[in-house]
Amino acid sequence: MIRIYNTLTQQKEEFKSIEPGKVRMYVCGMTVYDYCHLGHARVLVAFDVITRYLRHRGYDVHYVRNITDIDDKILRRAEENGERFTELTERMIRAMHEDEARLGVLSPTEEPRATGYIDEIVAMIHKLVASGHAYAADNGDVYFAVESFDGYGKLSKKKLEDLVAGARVDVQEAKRSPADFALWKAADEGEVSWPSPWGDGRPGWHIECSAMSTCCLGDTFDIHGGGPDLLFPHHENEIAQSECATGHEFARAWMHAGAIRVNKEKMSKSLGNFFTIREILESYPAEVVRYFLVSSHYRSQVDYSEDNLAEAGRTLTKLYHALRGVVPAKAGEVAETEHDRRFQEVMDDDFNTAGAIAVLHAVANDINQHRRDGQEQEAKESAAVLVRLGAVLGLLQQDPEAFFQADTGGELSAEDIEAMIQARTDARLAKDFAEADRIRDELADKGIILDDSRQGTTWRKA
Ligand SMILES: Nc1ncnc2c1ncn2[C@@H]1O[C@H](COP(=O)(O)OP(=O)(O)OP(=O)(O)O)[C@@H](O)[C@H]1O
Ligand SMILES: [Zn+2]
Repeated sequence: MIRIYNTLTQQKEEFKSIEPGKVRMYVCGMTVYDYCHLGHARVLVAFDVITRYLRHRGYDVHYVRNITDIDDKILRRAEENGERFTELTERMIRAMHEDEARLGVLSPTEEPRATGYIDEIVAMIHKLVASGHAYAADNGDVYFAVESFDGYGKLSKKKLEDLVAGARVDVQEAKRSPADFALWKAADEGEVSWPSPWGDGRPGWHIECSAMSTCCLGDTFDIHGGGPDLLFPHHENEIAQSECATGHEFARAWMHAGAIRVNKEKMSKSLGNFFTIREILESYPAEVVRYFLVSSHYRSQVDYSEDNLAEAGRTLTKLYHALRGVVPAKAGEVAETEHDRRFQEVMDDDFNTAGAIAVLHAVANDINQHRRDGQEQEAKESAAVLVRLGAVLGLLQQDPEAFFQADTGGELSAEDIEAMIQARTDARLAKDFAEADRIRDELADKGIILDDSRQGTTWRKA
């Protein structure tokens, strides 16, 4: 039985999919005007692991993650760059897909883009206006009337009175109540826009997600997820729009990932304290970054620091060390173990990946013990368990040698290193031990460590 912490009820609940064996999940994706940073990677990787685990538990998962490809920030940035907004968004979408692929994030089942759903968005707004939940202002904006929905605040536990009292009234806006929010924004002359019954304009951000999720997954679906700061107002507004438009419950379970922080502050573009995924991947192997993200529970806050990433590198290295030089037994030949059961137990408990990583280390310890005891077959079987559990987290799927030799960013290529090792082997055969040691030291100076064994010499980064 899988239990999921539901932000809506503020407790862990037994997960029962609406349709047996099927999970329909929607996650709010990126607004594509810049490169993704590590905070974005957190959300991408968290829901990737959740999808992988649900599939591992036999569910057919329909995972939808949208792309917000029209928005004021996008238009402003495109204008600054002197390019069409679609050029900017296409480039950023490509970059995001590259980053994701490097981090081992599987593609969602569907990736709808807001600009591809304008008709559906307009239709939903039309329904809301017709049923009195929204109104068109004289300036061509359309607003959602927050007071028309009794359930407003149920996700964020905010009280409507407080929101109304607290909201600042902007004289520019034609809202009836300060807590109302825009569904459609009238465009000025010459701005990017689409036609609508209320005049040319653009959709608001919240309605995009309501329209796309409902179109792809139906009125009611199993899981709605997103980053930490989307709970309010974005998700609260999505619930209001969707439940008023369809008359049905929107999402059953709401899941929110925790923030990546830098010096105790949320990593964000506006604070300027962010590191893009591609920047980080210049210094760290992608699997180390993924391991860093997966080794904390998805709801916890994670502090980004060089030390913490280096530590992730060291602990992942331990797992690969256990696998090194062992050919795993064929998966089908290895029965379920106590480790498999423990892994499932912790992952069933709200996707506790920190606990799951601890299980991987326990399996690695077994491999090491079997090797010390000369139990080759047992070592191979444990290695198979480690690789198959790793796969569920999207880890440990590389050949260990490839992991140890991952691009160092240093001056030596793998070919150079292999050539130097060959020269050292030749020197040793010729009993020129001084030369052999010199080559070894030269490699060590460049951060390459050699390991000699009966099978020959292998190398790894220091
Ligand atoms: N530091 C972070 N940790 C975890 N998730 C994050 C972090 N920053 C952003 N996200 C998530 O990434 C998605 C996109 O966020 P957004 O584009 O607003 O990024 P941002 O850097 O916070 O930008 P801004 O500072 O302009 O708000 C959202 O789901 C958001 O919750
Ligand atoms: Zn959304």
